[in-house]
Order: sequence, then structure tokens, then C-alpha cells
Amino acid sequence: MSAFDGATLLITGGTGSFGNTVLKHFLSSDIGQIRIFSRDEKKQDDMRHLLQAKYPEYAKKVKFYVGDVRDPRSVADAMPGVDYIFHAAALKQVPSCEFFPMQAVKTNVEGTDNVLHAAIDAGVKRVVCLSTDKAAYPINAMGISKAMMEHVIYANARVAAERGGTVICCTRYGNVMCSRGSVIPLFIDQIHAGHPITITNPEMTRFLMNLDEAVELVRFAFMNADPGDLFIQKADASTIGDLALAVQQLFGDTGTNIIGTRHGEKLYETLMTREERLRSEDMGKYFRVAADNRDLNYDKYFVQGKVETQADESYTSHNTKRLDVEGVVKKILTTDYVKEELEGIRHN
Ligand SMILES: O=c1ccn([C@@H]2O[C@H](COP(=O)(O)OP(=O)(O)O[C@H]3O[C@H](CO)[C@@H](O)[C@H](O)[C@H]3O)[C@@H](O)[C@H]2O)c(=O)[nH]1
Repeated sequence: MSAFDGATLLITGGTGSFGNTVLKHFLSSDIGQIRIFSRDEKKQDDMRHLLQAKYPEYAKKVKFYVGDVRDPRSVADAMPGVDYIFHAAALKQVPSCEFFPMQAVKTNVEGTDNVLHAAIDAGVKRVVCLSTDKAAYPINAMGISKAMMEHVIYANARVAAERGGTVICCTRYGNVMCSRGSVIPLFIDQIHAGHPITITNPEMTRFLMNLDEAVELVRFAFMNADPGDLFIQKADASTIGDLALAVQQLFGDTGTNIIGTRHGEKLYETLMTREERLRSEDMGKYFRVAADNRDLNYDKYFVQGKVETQADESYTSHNTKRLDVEGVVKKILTTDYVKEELEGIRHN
């Protein structure tokens, strides 16, 4: 019997790539009910039909809630009876958050606070929140809003733990290959259209994960979290130049066009800062960064606190294991999206 036996799981942002992968992993398990909470009734309707067509025997387990994490009432209405939450709702496109930063604040910061308050009030047992590497040493509005979100998570985790209630934790991961709006689907579309692919900077590096790994990370955090923990998956990385070559090797070469770095982009991403490394525990495939559980009485830490030297280096997409083109080909072939594109399913 698993922890999910007969349990009710709420997924915020549940119609996205992450929510769909969670369904794939959990639907046939002993889980009692999965609640999909999201804004877009059309996406919910599409998901409902797909479920009925593909998994008619399990479709009844999935319930749909139209709402917005910005609207506390709609969040609270989805809570009664929920045991666990995977909080994935977010604004996550770097360029759009750069132009509309307050929208990122409303969804990523205030929305998360709404979800956590509602969870604590409703006696939810565990909440796993999803963050991004762009929250570590953030330089763009999306990353800054996610960094602030992480601090909202830690503050709520502390309060909930003091009351002996909801266990709240966080996961942080790198680029999820083939998620909606990301670069691999864009390259494939450009090649299908016979256009050159647009490369920002071939020297840029990004951590590469697939959706199954993202769900595994969340499941690991769920099973192992103490209040306020941050979990990070160790991941390989590649340069964008090699990623482009790998996509061209699979789909054809229609030429390349260097377009330059976009608003708010970094040359490389950081999954774990130097400072977090000091508090981290190596768990094999994952790092756990324990919460900073000092209270507000700082005097004793300044007077009695230990002086710690900073760990030498953060954990970045420049210093993690670098895949070569063949390695990237293998990695991107682990995604359903690329496999289906190669079989021509999406374009015929
Ligand atoms: O036309 C393009 C578009 C992008 N890139 C590059 O491809 C990489 C990946 O870009 P993209 O897939 O747009 O992802 P990011 O901007 O890195 O952000 C993604 O990865 C984050 C985690 O790091 C998630 O939070 C975001 O939602 C997701 O969009 C970056 O180096 C881009 O510079 C190109 O070379 N050409």
C-alpha cells in the first residue's frame, strides 16, 4: 500500500505538461481521486475527453475545478477532502514575465501564498511546490518572482510546522524538455516549415530534464520532505549549439540563424547556490537543502553562531556533466513529444 492509497491529490496548474505527466504516473495507481485545478475550461475539457478516450476505466477518478490561484475563494473551494497538493500553477515564460512582471507577482507569489494558506486551513497533509533554476541568483522577473515564491513557501512551511500541521516543501528543476513553449518544439516546427532554426547563443548551457524526471523529483520530495526542505535533482546539461545539432540530426538541417540573447536570459543556470550548498545533503540522485530554521531572534546567531566558509561553487549548467551531441540525441529521445514527432503522429 502506498501513501497515495485512497488519497485525494490536488494539482494546481493541472492541465499543463506536468499535470498530464502526473496523471500518466498516478492514474492506474491506488490513488483515490485527482483534482485538476486550473483557469482554462477549454484545456480542462480537452483533457476530460482525452481521458475518456484513452483511460475510460480511470476517468472517473479525475475531477476538474475551474479557478485561479490568484482567487483565494476558488482555491479554498477546491480544498475540502484534499490530502496532498502538487502546486504547479505558475507564469513561467521568461520574456512575457519580463514585460508583465506584476502578473508574475500575482500568480507566482500571491497565488502560492493563497494555495498554502488554504492548504493549512483545510488540514492538507503535504504540499510539494514546483520552482525553477531561474529562481537561484535570479536576474529576470520570472526568476525573481519564483525566488520570492520560494521564500513564501519557507515562511508558510515554518508556520505550519510550528502548528504540527501541513508539511510544505519545494522542488527546483531545470529546463523541462518539450514543455509547452520551449525551444525543442520550436526548433522542430521551424524545421518542419523549412525555416532555419533560431539560436540565441550557441554557448549558452541549460540543464536538461524530461517530464518523467520532473514527476519523479516531486514524488521523491513528497516521500522524503521535512518542513521547508528544497529538493534538487542532479541533471546533465548541454550547450544550445549542441542541442540544435541534436535536433537537426533527428529532423533535418534547414540552416541556422543566430538571433542573440533574449530579454532576461542567462548564459548558464544555477540549480543550487553556493550558500544552499552549505546546507545541502547529497542523497544520490538528489540534493536536499534543509530549511533555515532559525527564529527571528538573530542575536544569538550573531553572537554565538558558527562562522561558515562558503562552499566553493554553486551547482550550475556550466559545471555539471556536459552531454555531447550524441548524448543530447539520446536524452531528447526519452521524451514522448520527440518520439511522436518522429513517428509523424502530430503532423499527419
Ligand atoms: O528561438 C530560440 C529560443 C530559445 N533558445 C534558447 O534555448 C534555451 C532554452 O530556451 P526555452 O526553452 O525558451 O527555455 P528557458 O527560457 O530557458 O526557460 C524554460 O526553462 C525554465 C526552467 O529553467 C522554465 O521555468 C521555463 O518555463 C522554460 O520556458 C535558452 O538558452 C534559449 O536562449 C534558442 O536558442 N532559440
